[in-house]
Amino acid sequence: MTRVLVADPLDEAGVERLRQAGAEVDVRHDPDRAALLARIGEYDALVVRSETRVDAAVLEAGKRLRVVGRAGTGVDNIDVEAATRRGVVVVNTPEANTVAAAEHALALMLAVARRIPWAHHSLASERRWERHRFMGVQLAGKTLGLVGLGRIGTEVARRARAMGMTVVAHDPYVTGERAAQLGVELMDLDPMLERCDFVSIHCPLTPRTRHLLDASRLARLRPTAYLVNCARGGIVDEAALARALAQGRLAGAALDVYETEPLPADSPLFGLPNVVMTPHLGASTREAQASAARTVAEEVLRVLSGELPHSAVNLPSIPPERWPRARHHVELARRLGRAFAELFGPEAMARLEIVYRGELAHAPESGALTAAVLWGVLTPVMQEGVTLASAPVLARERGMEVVETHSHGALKEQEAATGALILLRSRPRGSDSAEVSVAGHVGDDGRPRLVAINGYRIDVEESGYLLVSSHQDRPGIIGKVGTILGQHQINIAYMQVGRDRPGGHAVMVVGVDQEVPPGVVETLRRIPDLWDIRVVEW
Ligand SMILES: NC(=O)C1=CN([C@@H]2O[C@H](COP(=O)(O)OP(=O)(O)OC[C@H]3O[C@@H](n4cnc5c(N)ncnc54)[C@H](O)[C@@H]3O)[C@@H](O)[C@H]2O)C=CC1
Ligand SMILES: O=C(O)C(=O)COP(=O)(O)O
Repeated sequence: MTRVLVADPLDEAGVERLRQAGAEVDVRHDPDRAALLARIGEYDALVVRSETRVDAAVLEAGKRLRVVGRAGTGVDNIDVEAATRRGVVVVNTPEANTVAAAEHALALMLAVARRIPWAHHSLASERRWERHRFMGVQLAGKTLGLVGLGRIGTEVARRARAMGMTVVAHDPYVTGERAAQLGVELMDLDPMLERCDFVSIHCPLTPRTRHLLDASRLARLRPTAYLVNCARGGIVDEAALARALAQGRLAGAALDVYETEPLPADSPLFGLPNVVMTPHLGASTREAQASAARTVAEEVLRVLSGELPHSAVNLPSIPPERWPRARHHVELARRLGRAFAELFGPEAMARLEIVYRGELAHAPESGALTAAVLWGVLTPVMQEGVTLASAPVLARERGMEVVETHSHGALKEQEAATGALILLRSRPRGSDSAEVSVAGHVGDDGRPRLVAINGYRIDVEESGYLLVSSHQDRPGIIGKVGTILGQHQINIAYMQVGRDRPGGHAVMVVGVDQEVPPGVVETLRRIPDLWDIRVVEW
């Protein structure tokens, strides 16, 4: 049975969904790392939020792990590179808490600008009526600078503009055109810091953004400016920020995230008069948590059942509008890769050409399809441990040369006539023999079909085991194959033959109802004029 460990608090909706799909789910929010390392080996999937650190050691101990699900956006607590190397797919739910985080950033901005936490404390806890003490500043008419104009930055920009703010942003990966559509002016970081009344951070924490706001950048902020950080603690140098605030070089800061979480008791941020702090609550709305939990459950289930997840961090991406059809193409690519390896063996893999045709000739998801081909190709070779995520890395490590061709033509006449969408071909190493190939197509019903082997036209759509032979086209061979299979109680479901000319070279595909034992394959191989026979799974 599939086992899932939920290591951080997850909305019940997600746990329910996993159980409903038949998974055994253990919910153990236990900060003890040793306990996690000791038990992770029993699980196929791990679900976390931002608290559990999924580093190389956890991934190494998770021998059965196939997927890590992050119920939320930031994956800085997961060693994605180590996961990829081990073939573990990492999925997240980047859209589930966008609005929650944007609303929290604005709540923080208003709280610090209108001094709400201090006024509340004075009145509610100290019973004072101090109207004169809590003079604030207005947001309308002020300039807000966003560091990062992605999903959350965009939602903050829309709301801030609705409140009458001028919004500028620094984001090296966003076009001026996109920013202009949002009514946002793009700027370099340093001049933006010098210009703004409010600065709000909305980029991910990566090695490149760590301490992006260091002491020298913080020094560029105006003494009347406010800094909001609802992204990640490490993006701001916290010690430098505490000094700037203590020395009055900044009007105030509002923070939801910290360099070390939970925030240590001796943090220099405690006790400062002009800081608003919340304990990483950006995603903590009922709506965002229910959505993140449900979405992560679906994603984890997709990976476990061999389907393509919609939001994988370490897989080539597929545009959302193409998902419905792309699933079938990914399955076709995987099956073709596996059939190719089973038919032609490792000699054919050194240099593999993948031809995308028809509706796939210019498909934006060819990266994912190539990964799926390699996943299939490596499965019979490596047995365990190869997944969609690890296949491209493993192929590179094995020295495979993979060439993608995007073309409407470039096929033999017979192959082109099959309407093949993906064709894999190679000239086996060390032989001067002919090129080998397999080609496939996806029917209107979404089922992958094997439509050609070595240029011979066939049409296999039923999943199961196939015996594929090449032999001389002469009477008696097909009959002998049928007799031998019958003697071993192996039922033939269907049979197809393709040939270049009468009496020439023929390819036969026999669909069988069960796996064919190696001994039976050996017996078949001894039939005169049968040159080769292989078992292929479709
Ligand atoms: N406080 C909380 O509870 C939450 C925090 N977050 C944090 O917010 C971050 C952003 O989330 P989304 O907007 O959904 O991500 P996103 O990926 O949609 O947007 C991030 C943007 O940052 C930009 N960026 C990258 N490097 C940059 C740099 N050096 N300078 C400026 N911009 C840069 C990217 O180009 C991208 O447009 C997450 O990575 C996460 O760490 C997310 C959700 C909740
Ligand atoms: O989604 C994110 O990046 C967040 O920071 C939210 O974190 P959480 O799921 O609340 O631990």
